[in-house]
Amino acid sequence: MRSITVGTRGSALALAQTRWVVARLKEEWPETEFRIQTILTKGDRNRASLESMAAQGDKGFWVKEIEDALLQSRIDIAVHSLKDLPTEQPEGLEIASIPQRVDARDALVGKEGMKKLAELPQGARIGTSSVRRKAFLKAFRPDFEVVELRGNVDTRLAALAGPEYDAIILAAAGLIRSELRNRIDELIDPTILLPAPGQGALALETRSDDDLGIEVAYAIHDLSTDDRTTAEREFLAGLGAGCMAPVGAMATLKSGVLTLQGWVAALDGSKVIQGSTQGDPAECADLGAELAQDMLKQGASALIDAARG
Ligand SMILES: NCc1[nH]cc(CCC(=O)O)c1CC(=O)O
Repeated sequence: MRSITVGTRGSALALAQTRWVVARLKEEWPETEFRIQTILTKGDRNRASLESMAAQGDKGFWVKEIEDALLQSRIDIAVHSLKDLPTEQPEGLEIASIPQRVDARDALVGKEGMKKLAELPQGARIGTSSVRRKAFLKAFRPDFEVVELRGNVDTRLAALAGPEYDAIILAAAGLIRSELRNRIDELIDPTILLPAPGQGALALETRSDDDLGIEVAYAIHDLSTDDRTTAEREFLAGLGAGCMAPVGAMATLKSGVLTLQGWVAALDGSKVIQGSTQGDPAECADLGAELAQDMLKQGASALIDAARG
């Protein structure tokens, strides 16, 4: 067996999730040698310009350099957070495998006495830089003050020690994968804050013509996670939106029925359009696309265009 090079961003979270992937791959392919290679992306290099890049429709700032490395065969499998991956794959690459999702929900980490979202005092200051979290938080409690908070998981947790924030919100999966589960004060109910499409799931990307790489990656594919996140991401794609839009989506799978929730909000939370649909998980892509069409008819495009600025 040839050796397989697994590429990832170099943040602590990206490395933690890649080590998890490699450990899982190693269980399935004990004879194969796996190496981890870290790659600097535009998003790592210049976090400050993230917003302007998003405004210009540049969707791939966490993945472009990693995909270049794949195309040039410097790496064989790329590990991404699925929610950072644009909904269209570049020519020559494919998502070979979606491993089991950890937890899709957002998590609250608060100061003493600030441990539950619904019980935060009037005017509480909440740290996040996500337009989705901001919009849904303002819709839930217009009195909240949402304060800009950027950086990787460690930076954000450290910022909570300062005076600017009463509580911060992060993806639960990021904390869990970084072995910081004990920092989670509340897993926020998706009826309050609907997660981002694909949140909590990973994607293993390969070259489309690399049969061996695809086979290796596919060994840790999880069909249920694939169906749920496909519905969520087709919803996002159907809206013509990317990961920087005020859009939430979460699918669940129970007794063979897939239920998809989708929300689109005004940036200031003054309006939230909510929808849901149910059906056969085999139709997951169509369910997502249909819900998007439904919600566009209800005015979702005006909200998405407004958020684009
Ligand atoms: N946009 C950054 C990002 N991309 C993936 C995760 C968390 C892990 C995941 O959702 O799988 C995070 C951090 C966060 O949202 O708190």
